[in-house]
Amino acid sequence: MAQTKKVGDHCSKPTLPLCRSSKCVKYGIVLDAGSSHTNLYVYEWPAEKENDTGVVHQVEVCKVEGLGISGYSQDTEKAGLSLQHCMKRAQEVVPEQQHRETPVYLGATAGMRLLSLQNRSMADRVLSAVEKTLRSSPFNFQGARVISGQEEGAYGWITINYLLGNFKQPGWLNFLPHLRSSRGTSGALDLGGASTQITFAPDQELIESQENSLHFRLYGKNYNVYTHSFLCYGKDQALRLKLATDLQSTQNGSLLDPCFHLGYLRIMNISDLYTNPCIANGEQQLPFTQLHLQGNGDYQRCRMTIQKIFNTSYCPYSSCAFNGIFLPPLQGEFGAFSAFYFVMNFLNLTTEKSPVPLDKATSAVESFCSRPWHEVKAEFPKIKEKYLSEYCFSGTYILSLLENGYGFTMEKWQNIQFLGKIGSSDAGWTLGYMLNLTNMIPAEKPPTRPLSHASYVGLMVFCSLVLVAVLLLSWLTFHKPKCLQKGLI
Ligand SMILES: Nc1ccn([C@@H]2O[C@H](COP(=O)(O)OP(=O)(O)OP(=O)(O)O)[C@@H](O)[C@H]2O)c(=O)n1
Ligand SMILES: [Ca+2]
Repeated sequence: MAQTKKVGDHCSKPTLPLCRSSKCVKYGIVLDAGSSHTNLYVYEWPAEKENDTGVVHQVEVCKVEGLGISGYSQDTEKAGLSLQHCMKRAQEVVPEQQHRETPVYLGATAGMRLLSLQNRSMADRVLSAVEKTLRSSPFNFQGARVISGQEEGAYGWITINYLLGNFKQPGWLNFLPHLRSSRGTSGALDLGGASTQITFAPDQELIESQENSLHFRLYGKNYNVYTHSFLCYGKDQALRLKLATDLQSTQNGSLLDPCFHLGYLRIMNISDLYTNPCIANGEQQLPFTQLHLQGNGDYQRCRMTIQKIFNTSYCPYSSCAFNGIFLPPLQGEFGAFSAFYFVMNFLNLTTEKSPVPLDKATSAVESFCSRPWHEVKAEFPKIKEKYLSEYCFSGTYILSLLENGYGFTMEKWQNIQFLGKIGSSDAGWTLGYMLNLTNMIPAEKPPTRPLSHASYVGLMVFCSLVLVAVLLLSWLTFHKPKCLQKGLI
């Protein structure tokens, strides 16, 4: 990718040999090894247009059964085995004659970032196990690695702006979808299980902290982009943070939790709550080993308990999100995807047309939280209990994060669009990652062919016909054959 600050230098050489199939289509595979699960994506694009924008699209997504790869730290072989089913699926999707030239990449996100912080050698063993499976496939294995939060934010931003056509040159702008800022790009909001990213092009030129600043040159244009990844503020880890905070004020391990529905019960081992670096110590001081959680479905109180996990008491910059992290004033439109979309879509808050206003979204979450668990369970029998039981917490967390964490006011909220897919492709970091590693986004605008070959031939034929017609007419005018002259008979 053309950028003065390279976000990923791993395997960045062009890897794709010339396409040999009759259709001249190329393929690329990316595995998104998230904290909660792994997805495999197959992308396709016409070989002769690979430097155009918006031509790469997703043709397959395969959801890996079981845990995210970091969940296999005690049984690392299983991390590799779990991927086999989706790798077979990819072999069916990509034509056999192109298997060897199709690159496959695996990027692991916050679950593996946390495991690396906790136990580096365990994380390396998990990566070796997945690498073994990927190497044994017929595809062109290009690496399995843990990507940084900064890369995750940057590639998510590139993906959505590429898919929305925002990197296209003026002249094409009339055809762009409405989700586009005045500066020509859309911000990206990604909520995972273990981390969350915010990335956008701010109005101000200066980004006050270096680690939040990216510079890209894409298709002949410069972009200064702000990004931050909040590790531990994905929705699963945020819930753990909240529970650990609430536990400090219980005496016996019983917790009346307003973020769960009335009648909902959950028993958790305290040791499971304290298994990663998000929740620093504290466990030793607790005189009980289990947490008995009992829901009482109260949105307002839930919001207050969530608020405690955002520290807004200090800010070493002109403005901050929370925990002393720099955040410039929000600018333009935003696309919110991953769990932002899953949760808001469940709550019917993702209309295609105009966004649901903030006060309406708040009322919807409030009324969902107030419903008793038995009623919710009866209405959605097909939804996984883990997801269903947490939608009240998740909806409230999303509102807190966006409103209090990032400062989306009633007005700015209208600029957020919750998106699952753009065209046939899922919104997420994987497409941007592949575009970068296959050098498919040029720094300079590729020389534009004024016309395609077919249009050129067509135009030539048309001009020739016009010329012949003009010549014929002139000849008829000046040399009328005798048979056409008046008064011959
Ligand atoms: N239909 C769905 C699917 C997922 N989830 C939740 O969404 C979160 C996971 O979102 P995802 O974007 O898949 O996260 P990961 O990629 O696994 O995590 P990370 O990016 O932090 O590594 C999980 O808490 C999961 O329970 C949900 O509520 N409803
Ligand atoms: Ca993710």
